[in-house]
Amino acid sequence: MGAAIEVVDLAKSYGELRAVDAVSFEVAEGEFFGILGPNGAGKTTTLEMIEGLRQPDAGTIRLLGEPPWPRNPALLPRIGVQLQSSAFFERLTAREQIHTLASLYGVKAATADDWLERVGLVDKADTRVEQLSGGQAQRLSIACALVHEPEVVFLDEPTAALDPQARRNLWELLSGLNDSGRTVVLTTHYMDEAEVLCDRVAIVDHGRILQLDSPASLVRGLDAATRITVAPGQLSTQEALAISGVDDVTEGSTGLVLRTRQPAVVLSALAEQQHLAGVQVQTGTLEDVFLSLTGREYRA
Ligand SMILES: Nc1ncnc2c1ncn2[C@@H]1O[C@H](COP(=O)(O)OP(=O)(O)OP(=O)(O)O)[C@@H](O)[C@H]1O
Repeated sequence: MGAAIEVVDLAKSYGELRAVDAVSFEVAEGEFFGILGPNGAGKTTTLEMIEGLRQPDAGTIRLLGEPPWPRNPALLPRIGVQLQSSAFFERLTAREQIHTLASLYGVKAATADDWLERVGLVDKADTRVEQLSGGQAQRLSIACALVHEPEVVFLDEPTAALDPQARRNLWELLSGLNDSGRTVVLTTHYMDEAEVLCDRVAIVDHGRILQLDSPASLVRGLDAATRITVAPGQLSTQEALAISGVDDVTEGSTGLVLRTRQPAVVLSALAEQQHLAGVQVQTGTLEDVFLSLTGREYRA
């Protein structure tokens, strides 16, 4: 498969601030690609340059084989950009909003209605966009970005400001977006979101890519310890430390936390000692990767 997006040595400064600094990566056709980083890492600036909305200071970008800047009208029908909900046309209903976009792209009204259904907004079709909840507005904005069946879709923090349940509901919708071979590029603050949705993730901080790989490889490459939590009252700290393979032991809120790089060995010892009931096993996460790359805790 070819590359849907190729970015080489991309740079953008705002005055003295290097918002994006020597960034290079490729996104394959059909890939679900994540750009993950804390506030101000340069995610939006990178995305806007790829979309052709912002001029880079330096570097080259190819989007579906073409340069997106200067503004490239040939690319517009082939890409979908999720609008922030504040960019909706005012005082339209959800249905009017998506029908308006559909007609701009020459898409049939019935297709627009299908999209309302796919994002679960049929019963809100007659609600004005201002009166949608945060999650409903996000789903409408995603449907609007997809109504013309673009080959590449860009989502800038699609679950920002949603409560955990609404985020999870939206993940279900997002996870099927590239089933038909569509390329998806998403920026996010959330480690768990990148982990669940993305084939590969670029971890960015201060305008630079720190690491780029699949979530599983990032975690594996880190050699992070596995945390095994044993229910309270089962084991003393001394007994836990005596188990072969245990690196250290701390008291957590839900029990004794055993850190190990040999989880199988420790788990079989716990099984032998009849301490397996209620045990929780937690492997490394992207949070651990960020911590090891930057030396600081991840804070969105
Ligand atoms: N138009 C602008 N003028 C000046 N500085 C800007 C401008 N846009 C962004 N910046 C600065 O550039 C840096 C990168 O911003 P950017 O919005 O790309 O980051 P981000 O990773 O998307 O952050 P967030 O998650 O908060 O949206 C930030 O320090 C930001 O304050």
